[in-house]
Amino acid sequence: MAARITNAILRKHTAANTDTDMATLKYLASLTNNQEFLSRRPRILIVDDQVINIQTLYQIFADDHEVFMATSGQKALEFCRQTPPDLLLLDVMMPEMDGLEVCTRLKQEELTADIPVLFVTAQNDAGEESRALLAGGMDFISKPVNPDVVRARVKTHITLKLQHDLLKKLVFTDPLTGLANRRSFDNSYDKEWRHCQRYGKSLAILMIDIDCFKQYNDHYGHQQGDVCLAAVAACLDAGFRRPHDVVARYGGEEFICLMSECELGAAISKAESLLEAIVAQAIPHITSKVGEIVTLSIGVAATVPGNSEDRAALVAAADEKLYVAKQAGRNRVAS
Ligand SMILES: Nc1nc2c(ncn2[C@@H]2O[C@H](COP(=O)(O)OP(=O)(O)OP(=O)(O)O)[C@@H](O)[C@H]2O)c(=O)[nH]1
Repeated sequence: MAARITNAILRKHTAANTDTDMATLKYLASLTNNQEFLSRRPRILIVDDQVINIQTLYQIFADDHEVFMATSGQKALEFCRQTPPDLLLLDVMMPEMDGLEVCTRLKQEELTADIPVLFVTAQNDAGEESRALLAGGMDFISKPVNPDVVRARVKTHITLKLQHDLLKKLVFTDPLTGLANRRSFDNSYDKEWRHCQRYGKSLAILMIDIDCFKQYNDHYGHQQGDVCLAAVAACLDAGFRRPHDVVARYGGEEFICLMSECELGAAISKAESLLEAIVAQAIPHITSKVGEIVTLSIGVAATVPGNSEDRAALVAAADEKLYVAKQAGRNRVAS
């Protein structure tokens, strides 16, 4: 009886919270135009060496979640690195690599650190619970599982995870263009600088500015100016494929690209291909001093990172080269 009452209260409480949380999430998702969130079901990975335990949890979640399974810690790690789920239900006791080890490793890797881990265990001692939480687990669920309890806890943690993902996206994305914003660029720059410094590789920066954009706004209006900025951003973004390259909106009509492990020559070639790609778009700009279409000027600089003061100097060098490109008549690359 007590269990039934508890479960009824739990269901009601969860439903109320979830309605509010979902409304907030949908609002955030629409702000970030996050179609992926609006259209998909939450993804759960169940990790247990006993198939019967996986089946029990699968039946609880299969209706409204995408459920994946792994029968060992190693397989779970591989899955999470390839396609990070929204939540992990992780058995503690497994041969070879136990759940605590899996969780510790997930938390050490940037790609998987944010995945919430809920431990599911037959052990019921406080020592194990605290070890699980210290390893980075969010919650601790006892076997045999109570379907209502596990459903409620999973819902709460998935909601928090999705909120976290959406807020992160809002904080690091430029809303007009959908590109990385300056904050995001600064983080990536820091990371790639240290990476290239460690391995003695060259790092290149492209500073990009739309030519005569004041005249564009004056002639076509600010709103059309925004459309133009978004089109230029999409074209620049399409020019980069390597996972560690970053294209960001740096300021008003200025963009910055970070090319990790890239020599000056390759960065210049990339800049030239970006100029051509924008020209190929043939976005009308009849008041431009350059021609009757939108064009770019690009400053390029590269260095093998040394001490950390050089970090600002590399961006400044690309900016100076941008000025040279403007002075030389625009629609060109300077290095
Ligand atoms: N529509 C729109 N315009 C912006 C935005 N941010 C900055 N701008 C405009 O970009 C223009 C930049 O003008 P300037 O710095 O004079 O440069 P420019 O006209 O491109 O001239 P050059 O760089 O010398 O070719 C200004 O008119 C800004 O108002 C934005 O978010 N939307």
